[in-house]
Amino acid sequence: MEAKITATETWRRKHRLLHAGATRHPFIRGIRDGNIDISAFKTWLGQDYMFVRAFVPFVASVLTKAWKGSNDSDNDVEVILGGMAALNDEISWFKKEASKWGVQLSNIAPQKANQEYCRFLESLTSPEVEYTVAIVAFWVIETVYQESFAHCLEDGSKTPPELKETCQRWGNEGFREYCNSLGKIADRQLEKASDDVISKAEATFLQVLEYEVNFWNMSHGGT
Ligand SMILES: Cc1ncc(CN)c(N)n1
Repeated sequence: MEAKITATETWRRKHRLLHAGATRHPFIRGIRDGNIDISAFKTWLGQDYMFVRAFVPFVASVLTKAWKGSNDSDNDVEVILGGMAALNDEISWFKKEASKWGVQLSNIAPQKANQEYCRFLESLTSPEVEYTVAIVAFWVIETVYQESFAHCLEDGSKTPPELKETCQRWGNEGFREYCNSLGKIADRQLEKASDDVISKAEATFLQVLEYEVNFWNMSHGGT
């Protein structure tokens, strides 16, 4: 018997060009091909540190929604809490990495694409945003990074040794499994969601991909 295609997989296929735009961006290709401009990498590092700080309250809001609104809240809360713990490590890692590259985190102002993305995250923290919509956003945000950085570690990649640790941070197997757990929660929620919530979740999936493309563009010299 053929396995049923899940909602998240259907969207990935339906929107594959935009999905590839987010996970195979020139910034990522530059790392993978070994010709990344290090100043673009440093821009990304500083801007992503600011993004991650704004991401924490968003994840906290998803955790609250899971606790209040899920039939399997014990499992969901544990998965999301694992994500929060990883973010705690991520913040320490950004500080260490910034000092290694001579990036002054205290002097950085968020660029336009980053501000817009953070505003979008903040809008998703509203109690009016359904848990299903929020968990879809969370899943796709994490998965874009997982797939992007895993691409830089595949056979045949020429990722510079000094960037391998960065790629490992999101491209490792444990992070992939965590993203899969988020995807399973998203699909379980979508299976029982109304058409209206499914449409909102699909629109959110697309918005996140667009914000991710803009984020990479910014690091690559965009605004
Ligand atoms: C922009 C962006 N998107 C996703 C991630 C993965 N937490 C991140 N650090 N930054």
